[in-house]
Amino acid sequence: MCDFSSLGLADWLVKQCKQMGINKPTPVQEHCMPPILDGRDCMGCAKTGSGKTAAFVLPVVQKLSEDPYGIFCLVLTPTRELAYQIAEQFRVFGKPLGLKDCIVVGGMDMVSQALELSKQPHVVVATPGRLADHIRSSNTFSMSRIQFLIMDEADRLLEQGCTDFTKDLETILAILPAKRQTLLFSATLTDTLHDLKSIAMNRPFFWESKSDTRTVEELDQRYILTPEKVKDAYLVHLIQKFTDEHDDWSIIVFVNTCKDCQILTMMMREFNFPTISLHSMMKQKQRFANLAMFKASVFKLLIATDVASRGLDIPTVQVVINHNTPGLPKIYIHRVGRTARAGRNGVSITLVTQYDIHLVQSIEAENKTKLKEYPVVEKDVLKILTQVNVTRRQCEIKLESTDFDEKKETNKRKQLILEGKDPDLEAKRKAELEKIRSQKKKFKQNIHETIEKQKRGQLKKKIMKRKQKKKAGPTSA
Ligand SMILES: Nc1ncnc2c1ncn2[C@@H]1O[C@H](COP(=O)(O)OP(=O)(O)OP(=O)(O)O)[C@@H](O)[C@H]1O
Repeated sequence: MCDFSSLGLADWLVKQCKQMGINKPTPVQEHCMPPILDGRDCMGCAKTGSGKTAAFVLPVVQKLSEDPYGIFCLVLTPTRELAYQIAEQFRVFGKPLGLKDCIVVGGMDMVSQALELSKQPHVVVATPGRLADHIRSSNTFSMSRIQFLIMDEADRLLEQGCTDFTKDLETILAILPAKRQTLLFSATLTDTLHDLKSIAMNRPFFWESKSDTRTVEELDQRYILTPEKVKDAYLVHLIQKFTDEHDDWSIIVFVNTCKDCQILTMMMREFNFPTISLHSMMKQKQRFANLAMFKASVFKLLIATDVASRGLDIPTVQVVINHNTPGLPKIYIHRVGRTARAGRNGVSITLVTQYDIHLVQSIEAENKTKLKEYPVVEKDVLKILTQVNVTRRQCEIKLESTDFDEKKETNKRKQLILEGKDPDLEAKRKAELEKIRSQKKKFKQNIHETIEKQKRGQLKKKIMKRKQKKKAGPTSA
């Protein structure tokens, strides 16, 4: 049987693992740790909750113990909460070394971060945007000697989603030494493999867990087909059911937008569920505080946007509910991966409207798993439908009376200013683009109509000809 010692891990680290209840390596640890200890670049793709963090933290801590200096390792991650979680793992495993870490994320005081960076911590865990800001604005630290660059949720860091990290990554990569070990991990690496290979150039070792499915077996994946207007009633019904049936429960509900997150949180509180929210429009300190309270089970229900969909490790979560069907299978994998972690059981329930059926089909095809219908007594849902919808409307009105939408607009403007753009000019440019787009659409429509007209004209002509031929009677050949 494989154990940590046989993988090359030092005795003091094996002891450290034991103290954390980690006795036997998971497959991703078993396969990725030896090549990392051997000095190779590594790309590890394994399912959610399979211990990828320790697979890179343990070898780095071991290497650090052999030659300790700062800054030894840089970890990049897409979300601020995940940065704190990873830093904590470094702190725990590296305790006997007196490992010093520094967390560099947006929404927190930049001056104190700069000060910390200047003290040359062993490990820096950062989100790309804030680290790039530090690089552009100060010269109080150097990363020219780092031994390890780690990109956790590497595919997210490279994809050009709503938060595009590519420019910031360029700034960061430019100051890193070419001679380094690069470690890339995610549960969904495969579609960005090509881009990743250009970052991990040192004979990268690639390991992917072999499995028929991309989600864990311990996860019971369900769906409920519902009209849009009944969704919230289903949600309230489901949460009430879990509260009634389990003493100890913990649920994450994923929603599409910050506004929806806010409204659903208000609604769930109206129904007396101990609810807390997490989304990108909240102050960072509040985000951390809310997550801590959810982790400590002070609040049992977390309503969150996709800021919480990757990496967060909260073992008590038994259920994940998708209030909207995720648009991409990848997003689905990470969201439902917040439950059924490290061999535990869990349930995911996706609320599906008639317009989302094709999304479910692509999720099923990509993950090679069929979602089963979650049985619900419809009569019970319909009983609460009016009450739920009235409550929603009241919450919407309440939210409208606050400055939520204004804040959203202000945040957008702030973001543009940070990106070095003029918000008014951008708005003008957007309006012009919109005008051009609609002109193009009109133009296309006109062409389409003209072609259709011509086709109809030709068809008419053909019919006329045929009729004339018929009238003229059969002709001899
Ligand atoms: N060898 C092990 N044995 C038992 N538990 C482990 C082992 N390694 C890690 N764990 C635990 O498993 C849980 C999940 O690990 P981790 O957060 O690293 O998952 P992950 O693969 O990074 O998931 P995700 O893709 O969602 O980020 C953690 O609570 C961690 O402490």
